[in-house]
Amino acid sequence: MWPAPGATGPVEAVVSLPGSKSITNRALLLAAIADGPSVVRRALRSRDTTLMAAALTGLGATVDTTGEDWTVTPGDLRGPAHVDCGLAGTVMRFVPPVAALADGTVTFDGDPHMRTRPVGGVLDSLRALGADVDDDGRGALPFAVRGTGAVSGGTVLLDASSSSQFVSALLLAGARYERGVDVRHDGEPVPSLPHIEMTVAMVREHGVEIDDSEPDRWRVAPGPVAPVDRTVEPDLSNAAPFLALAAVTGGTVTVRDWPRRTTQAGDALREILALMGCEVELGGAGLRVTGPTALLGIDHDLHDVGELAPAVAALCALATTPSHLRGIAHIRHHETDRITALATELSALGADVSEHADGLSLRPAPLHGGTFHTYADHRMAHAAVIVGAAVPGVLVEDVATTGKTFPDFAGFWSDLFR
Ligand SMILES: O=C(O)C1=C[C@@H](OP(=O)(O)O)[C@@H](O)[C@H](O)C1
Ligand SMILES: C=C(OP(=O)(O)O)C(=O)O
Repeated sequence: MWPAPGATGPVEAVVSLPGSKSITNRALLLAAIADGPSVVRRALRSRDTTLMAAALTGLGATVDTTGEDWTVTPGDLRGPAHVDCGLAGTVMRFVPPVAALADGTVTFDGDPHMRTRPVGGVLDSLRALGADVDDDGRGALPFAVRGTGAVSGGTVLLDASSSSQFVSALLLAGARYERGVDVRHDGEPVPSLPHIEMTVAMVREHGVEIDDSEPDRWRVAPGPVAPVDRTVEPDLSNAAPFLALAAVTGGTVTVRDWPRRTTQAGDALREILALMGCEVELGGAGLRVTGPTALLGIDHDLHDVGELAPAVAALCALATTPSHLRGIAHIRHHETDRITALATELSALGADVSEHADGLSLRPAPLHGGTFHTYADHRMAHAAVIVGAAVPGVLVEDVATTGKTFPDFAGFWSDLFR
């Protein structure tokens, strides 16, 4: 149990945040299937990215992670190998399409909860594209990809309504398939679309031709993947608790190096915090957020930016007017069932919350201290520390779970209260 630091007044801070998980893991994977060595500057060093580096190393790439700038040198993709997915969706969904290109068997497993997160859309698609995949029929870990050194590729129809990562996974490796890939989605709307836009943009930066001009269809032409030297942007979703600190204390927090243009979902924080009454300014120094005297609730659809839901729900629990967060049924498949987990943990601290199939409603209520369980979910810990900044006596269970996407989060966070 970690006592969340409480703010005694408005917090004033300027922070430089670690790199984006989503960009780092895409960069590493694309580099591993490229034609020559790539550099990933300011790579995020965290559990998810270390697992990605280890997975690609196991498949034959050389990933030098000694400095801040990582270099990736592709090698012949081969098994046998074992991939530990931990609790990283990006490892479990993005690596199998690369494993299908390897010569040999690649087995996959992960943390206990990872065996419940969906991956069937990726596995069935790989089968349709000509790969040999063994699982126990549940569409979940553990499974094995029996690569033969090549994948024929072609057309595939899938339902990606439970995770955008199913689509991203096929687009990242698709250029290396003999016929490329033509991916079509059929089902409820795909969540987290900015993450697919990030995939498309990064694949193009590697010189691959990709057509996303039709809704719910993505066509990747077969061809070589060029090496790239890129700098990773700060993780804008992980900026949520820091900007929230300004929002709940009436202080001012600046996040340096906030990109002017980005595909990161976290950029939506600018709009969300403004709707909650914050002053939000993107300038040369970065993104500067000043909290209001009375934080406002919001009625908002988070379908595109579901990974922000835990931090936003914590803010809504502290707001002075009611909130309704909608469009996020898919976050029940994240690191934990985040809708139920947020309803349970915020209620335990006195919040007035109702759970819906696809979201949460929150009404103003006085909060009190207590234990906030985190379910091995980094973003539940972020929700906990946001509440703890404003409410005395919040104890965060397993704050180290933040290491999934942020090195020494607890130390970094505590420093803001000195
Ligand atoms: O592709 C990615 O890097 C991600 C896609 C999203 O997943 P879902 O589509 O499963 O929400 C997001 O929530 C996750 O944190 C990262
Ligand atoms: C959903 C998330 O992660 P993952 O990449 O494991 O899906 C997240 O970071 O909020």
